[in-house]
Amino acid sequence: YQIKTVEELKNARGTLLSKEFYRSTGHNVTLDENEKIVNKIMMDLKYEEIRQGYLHPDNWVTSNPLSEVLDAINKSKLFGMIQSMPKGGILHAHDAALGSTKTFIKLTYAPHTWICFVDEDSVLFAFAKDYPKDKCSGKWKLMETLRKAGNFSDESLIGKFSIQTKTFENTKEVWKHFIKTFVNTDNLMEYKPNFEEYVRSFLKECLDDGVQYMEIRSGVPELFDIDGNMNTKEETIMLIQEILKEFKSKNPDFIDMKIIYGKNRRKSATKTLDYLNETLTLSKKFPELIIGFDLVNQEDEGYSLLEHAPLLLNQPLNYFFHAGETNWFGTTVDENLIDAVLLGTKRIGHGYALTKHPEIKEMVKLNDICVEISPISNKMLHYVKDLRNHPVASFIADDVPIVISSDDPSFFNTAPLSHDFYMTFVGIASAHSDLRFLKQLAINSIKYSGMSEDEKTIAHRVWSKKWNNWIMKTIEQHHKIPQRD
Ligand SMILES: O=c1[nH]cnc2c1ncn2[C@@H]1O[C@H](CO)[C@@H](O)[C@H]1O
Ligand SMILES: [Zn+2]
Repeated sequence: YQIKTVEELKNARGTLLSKEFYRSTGHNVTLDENEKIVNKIMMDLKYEEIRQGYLHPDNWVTSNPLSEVLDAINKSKLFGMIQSMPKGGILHAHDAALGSTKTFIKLTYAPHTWICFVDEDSVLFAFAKDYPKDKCSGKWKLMETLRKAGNFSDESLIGKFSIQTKTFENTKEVWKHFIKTFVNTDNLMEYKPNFEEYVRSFLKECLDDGVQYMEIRSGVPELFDIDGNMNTKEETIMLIQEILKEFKSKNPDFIDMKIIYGKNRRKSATKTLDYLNETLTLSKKFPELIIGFDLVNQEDEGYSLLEHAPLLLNQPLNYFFHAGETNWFGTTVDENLIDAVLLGTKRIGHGYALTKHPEIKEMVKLNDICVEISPISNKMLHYVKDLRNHPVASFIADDVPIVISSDDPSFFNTAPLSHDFYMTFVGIASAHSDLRFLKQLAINSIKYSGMSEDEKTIAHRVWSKKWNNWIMKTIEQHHKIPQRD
């Protein structure tokens, strides 16, 4: 057909825009009258932030290094609203990178903590009543002594416990440093009294950030005590169960936490088979807690799913594979996406490369496989520079099932979930995407979780209640502040 008048053009574009909206994430959600009020408040703030960004692109939140915009974000009213919003659950985060830097620093105050400064980037921790054994050629220092002498500042640990203080050239380089952060904090966390405090702290930090449910990737560490006695993975799990039970009874709005057993993808077939067997044993023993298996660590450098396929096929396990966290289109790494789907993965971790595989993208939609998007992680690990170019924009436009998650918030100096939500809402999704979109994200985090159908029903109820409270509180607070007419 041929358009001849401006009116015809406007009609046609209106139809197309509306069609596009009805293809995008959030189109199924209807807002009630109260939600519409909150939506208006939010959208006014969102448009103003985008307008300011358009006028002053040098300051725009998606384009600058995160560390340069975090302060401004933390002061944003819209960010505050998103932080208090009940966002459902985090479906993709690694236990070792979930507690805040502050929490990690607090752990170094435990009595009998020793530190070894290995080099500029690396530290080791040990716990002993007397001088610790080996590993530091006689250079162990007691934290308490260092602090008393006044020549130690907690700030000096920030660079060891996160990647926020340095800049890197490329993905390979940042990963090298990123992995060191895990090594630096490993021992600190696996000391049993610290582990307990760590888990309690991150649960609280998550709930405070509007997160009511979590599924964490974890290798389930074997913990040690002050005398160097090691416990078993079973004992660690029982400890986690105990902490969870207590936390849930104190916080009835917290739903639950589950574990996806995640192990290093760089290990040989023999080792990987051990991991699979461990998952089988643990998930049989603790079916409510251990819900599946994943391979973690830098995808570009590890074994591909195809290489480990002989082991991965025909296992009575649920998979939640990291796949497509790469920019190398057409390599076996990139093609992990194909194998993940063919191996029956329940969800895809990152799926960053999915736009390049339309056949797989169709299978993902058809089979309702959820893609776990961690925008800030992708930026911090140098897969994308400006988050406006993040591929999830096209998934949102086409309603590919997604959840927003945070991957390693501790090491990026971000909140458990709010910064990722904020970036997605203001910087990646369409300027038109509104509260319907955000509400759908929260709903998705329950819908695509590893909970049973019964658990999901309860979870939805607990989240809904908090959501409705938030709506009412937001309206109330807004009316307390005098408005211009
Ligand atoms: O984005 C990611 N992709 C793959 N692996 C990751 C990512 N973030 C953290 N880990 C890996 O998870 C392990 C701890 O559970 C760490 O070894 C870390 O390298
Ligand atoms: Zn991850």
